[in-house]
Amino acid sequence: MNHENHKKKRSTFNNLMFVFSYIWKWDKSVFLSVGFHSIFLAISPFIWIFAPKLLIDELLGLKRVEVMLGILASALVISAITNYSIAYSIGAFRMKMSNIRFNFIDIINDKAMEMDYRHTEDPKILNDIHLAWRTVRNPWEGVGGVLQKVFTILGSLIGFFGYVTIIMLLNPIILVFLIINVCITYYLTLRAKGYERSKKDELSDYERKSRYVNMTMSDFQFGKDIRIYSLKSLLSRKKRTFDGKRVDIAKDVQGRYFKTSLVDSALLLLREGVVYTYLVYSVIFKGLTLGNFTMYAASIGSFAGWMDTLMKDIAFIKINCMYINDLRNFLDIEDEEGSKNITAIPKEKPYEIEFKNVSFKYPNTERYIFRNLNLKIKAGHKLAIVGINGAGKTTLVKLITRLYSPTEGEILLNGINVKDFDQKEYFKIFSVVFQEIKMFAFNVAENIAYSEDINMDRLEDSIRKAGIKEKIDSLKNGIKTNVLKVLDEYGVEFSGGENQKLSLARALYKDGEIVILDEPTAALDPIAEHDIYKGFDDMIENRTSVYISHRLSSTRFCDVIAFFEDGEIKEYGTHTELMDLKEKYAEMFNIQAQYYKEDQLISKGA
Ligand SMILES: Nc1ncnc2c1ncn2[C@@H]1O[C@H](COP(=O)(O)OP(=O)(O)OP(=O)(O)O)[C@@H](O)[C@H]1O
Repeated sequence: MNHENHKKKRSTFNNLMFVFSYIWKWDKSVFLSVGFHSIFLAISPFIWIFAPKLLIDELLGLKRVEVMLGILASALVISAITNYSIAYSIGAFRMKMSNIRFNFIDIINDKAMEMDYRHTEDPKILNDIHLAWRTVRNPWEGVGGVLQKVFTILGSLIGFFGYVTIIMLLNPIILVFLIINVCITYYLTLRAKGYERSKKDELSDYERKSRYVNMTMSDFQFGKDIRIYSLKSLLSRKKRTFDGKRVDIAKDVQGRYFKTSLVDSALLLLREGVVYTYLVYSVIFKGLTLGNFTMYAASIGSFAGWMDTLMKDIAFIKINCMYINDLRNFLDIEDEEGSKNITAIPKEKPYEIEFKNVSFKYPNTERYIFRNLNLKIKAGHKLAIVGINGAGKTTLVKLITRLYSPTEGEILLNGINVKDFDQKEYFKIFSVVFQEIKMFAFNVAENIAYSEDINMDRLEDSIRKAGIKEKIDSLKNGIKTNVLKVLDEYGVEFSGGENQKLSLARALYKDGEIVILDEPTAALDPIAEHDIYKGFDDMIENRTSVYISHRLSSTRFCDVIAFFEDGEIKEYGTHTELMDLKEKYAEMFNIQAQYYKEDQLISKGA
């Protein structure tokens, strides 16, 4: 299913309701802050509209000092209380807002970690994640931005009725003129913001690329290559290109805003000109008092400015609700539909796995990696999968573990289609060592147990069986030693082989019913490899296991070997059977054996 075609566009109201419903669930007091803030925000501008009028009227009339002082003192006190309350409610709101943003971040992270694995390799979805992040990455945009504006708009709306009443008293035509003037500004702002948004996909693409290069530049893992292969200039060039594109887009967008603000200024000039001319005319010819002149001038100035801000705020909400729409589209990314009748994972062990007429191609690609593949891994059997690079060995693992689903055909576990199992339950039955080993910046124990609640006996046992006990014992803090230096300057960097042993320990600790090892010994020295094979039966007991290796000598202890080529099983049988066949497997085996013998001769100095 193409996610792009299923992206929904929702109304601003709908998106606002989405955000509000979450806030209501998480923290109802936010609404209280909004209400509190709105009232004081509505009151505040009127203090300095009425106070000057009253003062001028008194000055031009009875000139009572005590009354004037009273007016001034009241205005100052009310103003101070209002300003403090506004500042206080803004502060309280920001604190609450941080929590709300963190909650939304949790939702995005959960989705990113739980969605189908196939999405994580899809650049379009990666872009969607980036867009979703934009909705929550800072307090002034997306969810935070919308809330803050809604927060201020409510206060402004209450004030609206005050302004309208005052200006109506002066002249309703002036009111209509002001509203039309501001609406034009609003329309232009909306267009400029709309243009900015139309560029967001392009911008987000360059931002993602630039961020990737940026992170690569300072990523310790790439440090060796960057230095030895002089990657600095290539990376810098790439970064400059991506940033250049970002700047071009920003300039283009800014150009639009610049034009808008030019028209804006012209409209402002027109507005002020017309209004002041009318007010002066009213004083001269219609007997408008100076007190009222001041009040109307202040009201109109504030009203126009206020309406201008209000319109811009509404435009802001509209645009940022589109970002919220992006967030929702990301959350709506559909995972594969599970079976309607979820079946419990069978109790009978060990498990048998069967591929029935399985064809597979990766999403958004045309080439089939497998066509009508039939393969049975008998219960308790050790299957070795061998084949040249790109033959589809790792893809087979991804299919068995249900990280991907077959394009056609089915995969059965003890005769049941694996789609019928709950995905999370199904993942639990596997202990897998993947080809590319990832260590986390956690301590050793957490890196093996993947949990903070650790069974120490099982941990010790796994460490011993994986052959990494001596190394861990030699560390000052043992299993509590932090791995990697990203978060701890005294963190330990393990060698490739040690990492491989740690990931074996991980698989052993998980104690999955099906064990899959994708090139588990590629980085091991021959002694470690020998020890691991020797202890292999003990390690995996009678579990069904799949073993992928390029070292054909290491596949001999398996019950059966499948030789893959061009997405097909070309040869299948025991080591002896395949050697007797004298085909590709035997050829590859002999070539490797020959190198090995030559190696031995060289090392013996022959
Ligand atoms: N996520 C992906 N999207 C598209 N094609 C992919 C993806 N992953 C792998 N492929 C392609 O599928 C084919 C099989 O890859 P796979 O990793 O299964 O091979 P392999 O036999 O494990 O290779 P190796 O021995 O090098 O590990 C390759 O041609 C590869 O380019």
